[in-house]
Amino acid sequence: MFVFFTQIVIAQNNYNLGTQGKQNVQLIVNSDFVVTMDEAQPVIKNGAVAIRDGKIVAIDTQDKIKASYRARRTLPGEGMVLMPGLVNGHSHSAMVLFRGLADDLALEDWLQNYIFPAEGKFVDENFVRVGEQLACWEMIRGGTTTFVDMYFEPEVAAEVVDECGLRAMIAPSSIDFPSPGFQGWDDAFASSVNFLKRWKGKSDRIIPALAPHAPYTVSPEHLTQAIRAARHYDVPLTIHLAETQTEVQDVQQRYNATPVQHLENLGFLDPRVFAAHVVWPNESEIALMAKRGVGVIHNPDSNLKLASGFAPIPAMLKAGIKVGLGTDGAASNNVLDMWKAIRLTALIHKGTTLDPTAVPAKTVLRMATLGGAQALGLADKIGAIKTGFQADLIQVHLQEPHLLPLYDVTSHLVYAADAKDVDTVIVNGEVLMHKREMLTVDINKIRREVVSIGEKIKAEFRPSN
Ligand SMILES: CSC[C@H]1O[C@@H](n2cnc3c(O)ncnc32)[C@H](O)[C@@H]1O
Ligand SMILES: [Zn+2]
Repeated sequence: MFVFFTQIVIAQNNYNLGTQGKQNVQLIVNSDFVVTMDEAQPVIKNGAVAIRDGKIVAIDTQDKIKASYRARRTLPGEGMVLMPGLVNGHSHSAMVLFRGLADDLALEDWLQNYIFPAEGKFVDENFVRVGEQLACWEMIRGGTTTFVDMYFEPEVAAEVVDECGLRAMIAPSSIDFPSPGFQGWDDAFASSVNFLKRWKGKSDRIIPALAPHAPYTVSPEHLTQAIRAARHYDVPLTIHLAETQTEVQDVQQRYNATPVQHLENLGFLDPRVFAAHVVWPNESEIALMAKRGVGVIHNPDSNLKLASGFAPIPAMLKAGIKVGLGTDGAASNNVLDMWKAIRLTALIHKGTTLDPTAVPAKTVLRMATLGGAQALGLADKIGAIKTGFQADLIQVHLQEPHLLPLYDVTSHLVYAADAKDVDTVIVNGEVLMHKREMLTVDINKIRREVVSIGEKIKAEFRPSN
């Protein structure tokens, strides 16, 4: 039996060995710099990554990779930095179709008087299909390789994500009042549970999760039902939390507790939970989230635009909370551009604390990659360039004037680069964009369909324009 097993292993290794003793791999990606997010070897100059079966099999200098591996395809890397793909930890992807529909409003006014009515009127399968396609196009362009999608019509969203090749945590939304396709909590939640039963363990690119909307729109009984289901099915759960001062006052009045404490009182907080925003936690709530292992996704663009405030990110990081970055939906941002979130994160906390060392560049880049992966519970697979991790990688081109000269790669990635500098995007070892050419989405078709839906929304929702 042992001999038989050994023969199989030797046969497999021989299969991977090409001529000259080199191992066959699917792809080698070279770059002037490889920024790994791995403490053991943070940045490799003239580095390369070898990929087989969608996973990283080796990271080393280009010379060493070339000496040991033979690839079906090799991507050159002159003038490039290779890094893990960006993890957008909070979005409502199909809301790209509401981009610019309602600006310069506070969250409550924006949601109650504009967004919820617009969703009631326009969100259906076709809306989500076209919106999701547009969002995936935009995210690939900007180097996002994994995103959390907290929205409606999750089957349609999953189909689109599957087609375009991205990785997504799809978290169908459940709320206590009528929402697109549902009369209230019971049918929305039942449908969310059905979605995760269908998708759990089915694909390594589509990860199902639960998403009760927020403590001010979901009753304590329903929040308890949601966390119990998340534990039962062993899936992540995401929620909007402590986003505005109005929410804090509202939850305090209704439940005699601040939002994070309210969830603690319900036995809700644990490491599978990650919360979006968390702009207004008090000191003891920060300690509580750290103790319970709750992740936080910081959405600086949306928090500024909706005048929600500045999340106390330096204090959260100091407490040891897993913090990632997100864009939120494009109706409150108005772009799904992680580079803008990176830059804002690196700037605003210095301004609010009057401390230039608050949230340094390296910390921000980590938040946009490995930190996000940790918050989502995926840090054993994505977020870093490490052997055995999924090959979710981006090449950023460092030759444009705003990136010259070059002293420090991390500095440029955080303070100077933007979405247009992303040259190549790879997910699971598959190339989705190369030299900025989109390879998995039909951009002309999407553009036509978006314009057509936009005309309809404009005519019905903003007829005076
Ligand atoms: C349950 S998630 C889907 C639901 O959330 C709405 N939404 C979008 N952005 C925000 C935000 O910043 N805070 C609260 N709710 C938000 C979205 O429009 C969907 O109705
Ligand atoms: Zn949101």
